[in-house]
Amino acid sequence: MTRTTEQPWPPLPTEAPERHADAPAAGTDLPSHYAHCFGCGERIEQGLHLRTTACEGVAIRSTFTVTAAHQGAPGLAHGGLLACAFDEALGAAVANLLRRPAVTAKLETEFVRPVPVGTTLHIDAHLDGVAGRKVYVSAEGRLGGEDGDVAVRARALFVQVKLTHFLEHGRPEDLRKIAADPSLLNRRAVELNP
Ligand SMILES: CCCCCCCCCC(=O)SCCNC(=O)CCNC(=O)[C@H](O)C(C)(C)COP(=O)(O)OP(=O)(O)OC[C@H]1O[C@@H](n2cnc3c(N)ncnc32)[C@H](O)[C@@H]1OP(=O)(O)O
Repeated sequence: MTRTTEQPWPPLPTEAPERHADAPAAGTDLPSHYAHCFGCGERIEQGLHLRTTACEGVAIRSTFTVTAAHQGAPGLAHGGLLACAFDEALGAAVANLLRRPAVTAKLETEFVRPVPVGTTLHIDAHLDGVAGRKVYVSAEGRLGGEDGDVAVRARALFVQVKLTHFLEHGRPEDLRKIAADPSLLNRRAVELNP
């Protein structure tokens, strides 16, 4: 069987990603970027509640604790929600380390081991290459601790976008809620006028 990790990555020539001068220092706990984000938002009771810390270089570390609300098979995490956790961690790496808004264009996941309810997945994500607006990023998730067995690997292409992307495509009522309560959004994560 050909595994995704056997394909060349990044799939095309890239430049080395450069950590933004104002990226959060290594060891900084990163706040949720949006209170209603399913991946990290504190106002979504059954969400994933990822917690992320900046690391040295172009890397971050996230943790995701699987609850009974995240099951697919009995007692095991749903693969789609694991993919969501990785989308969140990879996106946090791109946004916080480059400080530019970006969206997922492509996401590949490889599920290596089952992830039981009650376990914490430790996700290490790092930027792999940049080509124009395209950012290639990958991650692996270990069970139970930083040195645990790898359970999931993921890699993604993010495309940097202007802030107008969110204003043009976002649901107006949600944009109005943010306008009424700016604390819903963490405006420090990315540079607003790069
Ligand atoms: C602190 C913040 C933390 C944030 C964490 C958030 C985590 C969650 C992140 C998400 O889930 S974002 C939501 C899911 N993603 C989307 O809704 C994106 C939907 N897609 C789009 O809006 C557009 O397709 C996209 C912005 C990605 C690209 O459209 P554009 O018109 O801006 O660009 P274009 O189509 O010209 O593509 C730009 C480059 O990317 C390439 N590209 C785009 N999609 C691709 C794809 N799927 N595969 C390969 N290459 C792709 C494309 O070929 C091109 O390459 P070149 O520059 O070399 O010409």
